[in-house]
Amino acid sequence: MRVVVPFAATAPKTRLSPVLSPAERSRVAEAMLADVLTTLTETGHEATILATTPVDLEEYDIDPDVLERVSVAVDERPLTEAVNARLGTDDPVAVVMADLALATPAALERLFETEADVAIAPGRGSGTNALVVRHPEFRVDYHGTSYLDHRERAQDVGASLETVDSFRLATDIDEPADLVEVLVHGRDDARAPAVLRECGFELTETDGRVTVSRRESNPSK
Ligand SMILES: Nc1nc2c(ncn2[C@@H]2O[C@H](COP(=O)(O)OP(=O)(O)OP(=O)(O)O)[C@@H](O)[C@H]2O)c(=O)[nH]1
Ligand SMILES: C[C@H](OP(=O)(O)O)C(=O)O
Repeated sequence: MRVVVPFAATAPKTRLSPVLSPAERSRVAEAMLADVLTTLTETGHEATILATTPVDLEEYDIDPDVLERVSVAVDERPLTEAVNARLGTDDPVAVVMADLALATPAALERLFETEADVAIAPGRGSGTNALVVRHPEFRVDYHGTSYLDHRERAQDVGASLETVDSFRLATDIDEPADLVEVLVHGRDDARAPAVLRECGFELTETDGRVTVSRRESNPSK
């Protein structure tokens, strides 16, 4: 199965700007991308990064064995148009977002092993964090309530639909509160938790609630 990983290479993760500088946001986004690519490789699939601008993967901290199984396609169009340009073939296509920092091979395999024409791993709040398209007429429409919109679109084109209920695939890293999930549930050998710790983030408990806090001095800022 072809796996496409959309990646906003320029000014990524703007919703993290309250807690991260532009350079740090790029570092975190690149670390999450590296983690997703490593995880995908562990499932035995090759991945194509669908990037907004050319990316030099040699500069990212990616294992050479993983790099061998990854290619880059540049498409400057907005997300929905860029992804739709990869659909419409008879071959199944999976689209896995680059900010799924908690993804594991088992979670992705569960999505890839579905048989429905369209299988969706929704995000919290009705995003579409990962999906598999096996129907030539199905097209995506990202942002907003894209999970609900994609269900409707599947019905419109007569495609069967399966929803994959997965905590690890439902957790995309968009907002400062999501950083808790990376520190708590990130895989031991993952890059993203390490980068956050290098930036000075740590788990804190306030009134019984777990959040992240940042140490005052952080040389990378
Ligand atoms: N190819 C491509 N990928 C995109 C684009 N916008 C977002 N992405 C990727 O799509 C996935 C989901 O992105 P979002 O969380 O909606 O957006 P983001 O740019 O990462 O973050 P925000 O700036 O905070 O919205 C991530 O893997 C992004 O890197 C785009 O215009 N083109
Ligand atoms: C791409 C978009 O991601 P979000 O903005 O919900 O993170 C979506 O899932 O439709």
